[in-house]
Amino acid sequence: MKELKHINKYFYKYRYRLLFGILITICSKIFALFMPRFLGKAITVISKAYKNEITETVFRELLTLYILYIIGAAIVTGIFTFLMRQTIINVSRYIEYDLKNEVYRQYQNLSLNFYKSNRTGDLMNRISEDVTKVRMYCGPAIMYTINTITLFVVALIYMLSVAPKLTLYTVLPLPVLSFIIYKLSRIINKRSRIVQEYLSHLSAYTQESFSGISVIKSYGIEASNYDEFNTLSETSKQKQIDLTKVQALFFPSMILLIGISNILVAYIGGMQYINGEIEEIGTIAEFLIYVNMLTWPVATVGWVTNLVQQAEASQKRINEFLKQEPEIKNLNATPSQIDGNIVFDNVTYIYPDTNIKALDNVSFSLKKGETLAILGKTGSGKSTILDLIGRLYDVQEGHISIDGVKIDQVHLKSLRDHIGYVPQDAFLFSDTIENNIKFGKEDASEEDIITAAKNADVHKNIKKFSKGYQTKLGERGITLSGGQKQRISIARAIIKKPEIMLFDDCLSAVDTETEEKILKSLREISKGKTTIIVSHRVSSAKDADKIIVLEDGKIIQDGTHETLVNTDGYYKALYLKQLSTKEL
Ligand SMILES: Nc1ncnc2c1ncn2[C@@H]1O[C@H](COP(=O)(O)OP(=O)(O)OP(=O)(O)O)[C@@H](O)[C@H]1O
Repeated sequence: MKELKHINKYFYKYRYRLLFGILITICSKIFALFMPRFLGKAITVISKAYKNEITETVFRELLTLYILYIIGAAIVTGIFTFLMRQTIINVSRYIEYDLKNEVYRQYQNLSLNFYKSNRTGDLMNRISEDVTKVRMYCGPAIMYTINTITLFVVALIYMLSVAPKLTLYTVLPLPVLSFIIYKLSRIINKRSRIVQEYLSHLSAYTQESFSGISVIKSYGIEASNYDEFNTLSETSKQKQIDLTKVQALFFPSMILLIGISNILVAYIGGMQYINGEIEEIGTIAEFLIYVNMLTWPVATVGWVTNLVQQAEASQKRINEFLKQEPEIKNLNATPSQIDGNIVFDNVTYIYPDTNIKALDNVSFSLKKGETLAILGKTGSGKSTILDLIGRLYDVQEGHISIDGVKIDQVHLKSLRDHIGYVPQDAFLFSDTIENNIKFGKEDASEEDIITAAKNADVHKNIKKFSKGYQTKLGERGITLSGGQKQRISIARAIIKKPEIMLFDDCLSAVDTETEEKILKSLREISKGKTTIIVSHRVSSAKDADKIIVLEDGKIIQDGTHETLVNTDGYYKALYLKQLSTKEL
């Protein structure tokens, strides 16, 4: 229960509802016990009337009275049961909601490296399945525990006072039942987990097949793809059947043990009535109902124990994430003014998960309004420079400063608010084009959106869609071409009018003519703004104030277009190669 202590703050938050729920549960169980009592009395009255011990008028009066009591008790119990679920189960839903929000908030705070070292499926599981298991502890487990305790205490006291010996025989099989249910639910849970794992394999496989359907079709591997699906599906079916087998044992075991209890009550109760140990015949009927009433709560002891164990394990997994400190911390509480002067001073960066030295003693400086182009072979560290400016990672050696202040001392939100970043892999959300562009600036006007789209040279394309800016993009913007996605991603970054603009090879999917147009508008927009363009093309770099060329994380060349085309090296070679391609 150590891990579940985390939930106590939520129990405290909803303490009044919870206490009310507990009170209601106790009341509902007390009223539920009236029914068998009056039923027993009704049967005794019938027996007395049969033996002519009471007159017919008294018999009718008493029977009507007991029937009315039974109906009344049933109605009141029904109302209390409804209220009990409305309070306790609702509290568990509130806690589930709060806990999901807490986990999601933590996910948002954790840095990129955290996402690199945890699988998406695992992250999703903790916020959905694990939270659901904890909810079962907060709601059903608590409700059934109170239920069982109340019912047992109230029923047992009464039963012992009426027929102590019969009570002992009646409850004798119940602990056995509880043990069997505990064992069965353990096996059920284990098998359910396996079924769940196979189902996630199956859905991950299906999802990937759908996403890569064009590759599957173009390679003509539909049949083998189907075979693989079939094998997975077959195993999943087998696991499901294994589960159903144990589940099928659940109710028969309960019915068997209830049956044994019923036989004991009928036999021992009957003997005691004949011996005169029990005064009223109705007591036997009453006890038969108690046995049935107590069976389910007793069965739940095993079930609830399992629920608590599972919730504990789930909360442990959740706590592992909640306890993680975000690597990137905001060390300055006051918002900073960002102008856009950037200095890299002997920066070295090694990715902790792969130990790859992505940057090795990189130094450069950029004044507000200047443009830097970064070129270099793939994997040379270009994107890492941009990630470090956005403080997605913190530098390990050397330092970066923004406007003369060390980057980790700059107010984090101010820094990111003033950066317009266009990633290499243009990610668009499943939303309208308008909302995808507005993502960078929630309060953008229609005019702002259109201007940004025009500057990114995508306005004309959007106008061609029948719904224009209201066109919904499918999963990852599937209805758009690679170049269109890149340009919408550019519009999203420039709409913010940020002080620092970072373009990570974001024109790779557009033709050189469009590239030229976009670069022209970017030159206009980026006047007075610090801009870094990562590219594999000389055409994107040639107008920059400064150019650096990276190789294995080191700067191997720097200068301007004019100086670099006149110096033998990577830049000149690339320039000549791209020039000849263009001429061809
Ligand atoms: N998140 C990461 N975790 C571990 N290693 C990484 C990570 N990102 C990049 N790397 C490694 O760091 C090196 C530099 O990567 P980076 O993405 O900065 O190169 P790049 O020059 O931008 O490449 P490209 O032109 O292909 O985009 C590469 O060797 C890459 O494998």
